[in-house]
Amino acid sequence: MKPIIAPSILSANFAYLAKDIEMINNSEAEWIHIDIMDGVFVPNISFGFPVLKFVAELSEKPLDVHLMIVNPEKFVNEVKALGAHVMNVHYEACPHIHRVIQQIREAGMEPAVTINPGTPVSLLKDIIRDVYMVLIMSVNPGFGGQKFIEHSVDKVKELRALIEETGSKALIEVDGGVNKETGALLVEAGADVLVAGSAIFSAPDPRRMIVDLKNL
Ligand SMILES: O=C(CO)[C@@H](O)[C@H](O)COP(=O)(O)O
Ligand SMILES: [Fe+2]
Repeated sequence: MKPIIAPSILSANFAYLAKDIEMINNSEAEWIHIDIMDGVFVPNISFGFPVLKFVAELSEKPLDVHLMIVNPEKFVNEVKALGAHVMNVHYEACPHIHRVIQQIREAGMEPAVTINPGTPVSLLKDIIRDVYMVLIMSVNPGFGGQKFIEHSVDKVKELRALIEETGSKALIEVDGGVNKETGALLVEAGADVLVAGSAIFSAPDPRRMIVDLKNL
C-alpha cells in the first residue's frame, strides 16, 4: 500500500499561503497537516484559529490537525468548526487521554494520539483500539526542518506489532525530518502516513516530491 502524504504547511511561505495550499490541492497529497503550537507545550508559537479558518476554506484536502498545546480538549469545538478530519492530541498533554479520545469522536472527528520521541509505544496499549491513528514524532515537536531521530523506525515496528497483536485498525503516522531516505525506512517499517514539511516546501518541485514520497 502506498503511504498517505500529508504536507505540513508549517514550512509554507505564510506571505503566500494561498499559493502553497493551491499547490497541495493540485497534488497527489491526500491530506494537509496543520501544526498548532502554543509556546507552552512546545517552545514555539505557530498560528491559531483565525488564520486556520481561511486555510480550511481554501483547502480541498482533509485537514489533519496536530495540536501541540496544553489542554487540547478545550478546543474540540474550534477544531471541529474547521471541518477537520483528524484531531491529533499529544499523549503527554492529556492526563485523561481516554476521555479526550471519546470527546473527539463524539464531536464527529477521527481521534489520533501523538507521542513524543521520549514517550514509549508501550504506553498506548490500553487505548490502541480506540484511536483512528497514532502519530509518532520523529523529532522533538516545535519546529520544522529538524534532523530525523533514527530510533523512530524501531518505534514504528513496535507499534505495528502492537496493532497486529491487539487487532486494532489504527493507522501509523510519522512526523519530523521525513524525506525520501527516512520515508523509505518508515514505509518499510510499517508507516501508513508520512508528514513532510521542509522536504516538500524546499524542493525545487514540491508536487514532484509528493509523488516521490508516495512511491517510496
Ligand atoms: O509537528 C511538526 C513539528 O513540530 C511537524 O509537522 C513539522 O512541520 C515537520 O516539519 P519537517 O520536519 O518535515 O520539516
Ligand atoms: Fe506536525
